[in-house]
Amino acid sequence: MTSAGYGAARALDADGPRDDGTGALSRLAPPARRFLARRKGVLARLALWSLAESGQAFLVGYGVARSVDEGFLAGDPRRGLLWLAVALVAVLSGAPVVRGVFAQLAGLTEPLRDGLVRRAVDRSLDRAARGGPGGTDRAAVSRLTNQVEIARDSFAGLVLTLRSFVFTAAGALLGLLSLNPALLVVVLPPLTGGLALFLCTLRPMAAAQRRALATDEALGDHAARSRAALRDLTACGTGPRAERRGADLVADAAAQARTLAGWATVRTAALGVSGQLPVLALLVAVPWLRARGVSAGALLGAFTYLVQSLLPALHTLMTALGAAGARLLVVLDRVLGPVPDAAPRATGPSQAVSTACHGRGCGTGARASADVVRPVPGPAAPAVDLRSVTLSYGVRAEPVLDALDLRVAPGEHLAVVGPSGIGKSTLTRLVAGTLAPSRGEVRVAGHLVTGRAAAELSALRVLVPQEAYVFSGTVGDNLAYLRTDVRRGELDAAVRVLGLELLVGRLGGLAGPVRPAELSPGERQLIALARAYLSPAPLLLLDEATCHLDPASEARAEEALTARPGTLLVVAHRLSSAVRADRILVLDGVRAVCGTHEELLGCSRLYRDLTGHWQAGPPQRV
Ligand SMILES: Nc1ncnc2c1ncn2[C@@H]1O[C@H](COP(=O)(O)OP(=O)(O)OP(=O)(O)O)[C@@H](O)[C@H]1O
Repeated sequence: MTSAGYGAARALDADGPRDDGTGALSRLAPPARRFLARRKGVLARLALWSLAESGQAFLVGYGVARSVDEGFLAGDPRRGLLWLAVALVAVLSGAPVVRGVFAQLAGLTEPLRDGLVRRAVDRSLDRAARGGPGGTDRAAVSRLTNQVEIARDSFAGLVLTLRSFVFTAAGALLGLLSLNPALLVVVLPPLTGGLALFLCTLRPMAAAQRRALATDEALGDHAARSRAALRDLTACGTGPRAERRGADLVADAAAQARTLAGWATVRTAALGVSGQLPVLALLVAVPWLRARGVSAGALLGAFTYLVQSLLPALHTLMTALGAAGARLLVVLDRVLGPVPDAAPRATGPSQAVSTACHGRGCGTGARASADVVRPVPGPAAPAVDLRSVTLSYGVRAEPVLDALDLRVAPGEHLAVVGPSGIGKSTLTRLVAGTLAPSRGEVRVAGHLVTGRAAAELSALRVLVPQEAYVFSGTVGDNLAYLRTDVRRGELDAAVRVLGLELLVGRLGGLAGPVRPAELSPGERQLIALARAYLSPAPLLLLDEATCHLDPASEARAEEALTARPGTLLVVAHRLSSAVRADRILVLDGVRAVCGTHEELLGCSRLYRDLTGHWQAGPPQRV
């Protein structure tokens, strides 16, 4: 499986323990029993029509046997023809029987369809309500349309064939018994053996079907996410990556379809063997049967039972169980089974946990994170968790980041420093989820960020880039852009702590107009910082977002943002900014070193060089 496909399938695997059909079967048995118990009348009428099918199957073989033994071989062709007419009437009576069965079938399939649609809608609404915009269940469209129809058709096919097999087999076996019990001794072993062999293939086939559906949903989800994020994909230049991922998912879907086709081949082979063996056994056993007094008519009747009734019914049953049965099990489990994990919601700041390179002395991210526990979404999850993250901007390009491990605790303030072009912005974009790693995984508050929809990402983090974004509107609109329900008092407080009083006063207060072209880059940055300050997201990413501020304004803004509940990751461009952080990550080529200011002065030559460069004077940038 491709990496993208693997990721998608893994994400879908998180929906519940559905690795084989056993778990699904035990989950679905109680609702299935309740569903059938409420429809006893329909089932009884269906059974009555099916009894007619048993009689029909019985008469076909019996009529042929009697026509030979009592008619043609006994020199009474009139009697023979009469018995043949009985067999013919039995065959022709099949049409009204099928009509009666179909009329009753709707009483089972339509309530099933209605129930599944109701369930899919309820679940999707519930998920959206729990998860807010991020909880949107895109796979619901697939469940509501494609999968419900699959379930209805599969169920109808299954009821038809299962019922037909049971009643036809009962009629045919009764007929064989009435002709001569020795016939059963020859026919039954290959018949049941073939059936048992076929049943063994059902579980792996169900698993393959489940994976095929999971891939189908992942593909639909990817298409929906890509469509929603078209502008971001274009802006970030990640279109080709999204395209590659889509191609991976398509390839994955094709691979799953091939696997399913493989199982279908195995099943057809089993069917061929079990379908032909009883006839062969009967032929081989003719002398043995004749020695036990089986008449020629009984033999012909037995062949008629096999060829006309038993084997076609078995064939249809196997085909239906193998395809429709496996499909039904999987689809029902997806619609009725355990509710998938809700999409991430913004988690508030929580207790600090150990970080990747915490402690005395420097350490590379990779080395220091070796002892970390598996991240679990929830309050104790690290604010940022990078695992073996590698990023190359091209297939043959040198990686900008190579196997980087980094763990930032909730509430921590981390500064990222390094020479120009080393990958600082790349790192923030990876954490922000606007750039997908070539390898490895990036989690924010325990949630994988790669491939998430913009609405889900904005609940997790805010990224403030160097070129701040402000728009034409009021000052209040600009500040409350990421939190529309903000109170007036909170707006005033943000203006105060970030030092925007003069600017806001000059613009005419919170209701004053903002004309982006008339603001200096520093003023635009102040507005963007105040907006980020008010955002409910637990993680702030500042990518040189204070570079146009004077040192005093920068210090004031950073102190306010540090005091805000949540985690702060700052790409620092001044020594003062780095020193203010709890820890500093020094990017050095594809190596990364992390520690406190003092630790790094002792162990990182690059950091010493950078601080020397900063201290050397203006413009104090690296
Ligand atoms: N979209 C892109 N396509 C190809 N290469 C890119 C892209 N973005 C960045 N790079 C390259 O990746 C490397 C890291 O860039 P990045 O912007 O992350 O560095 P930086 O440390 O933030 O630099 P600065 O401090 O100058 O902002 C650079 O060599 C850059 O040329």
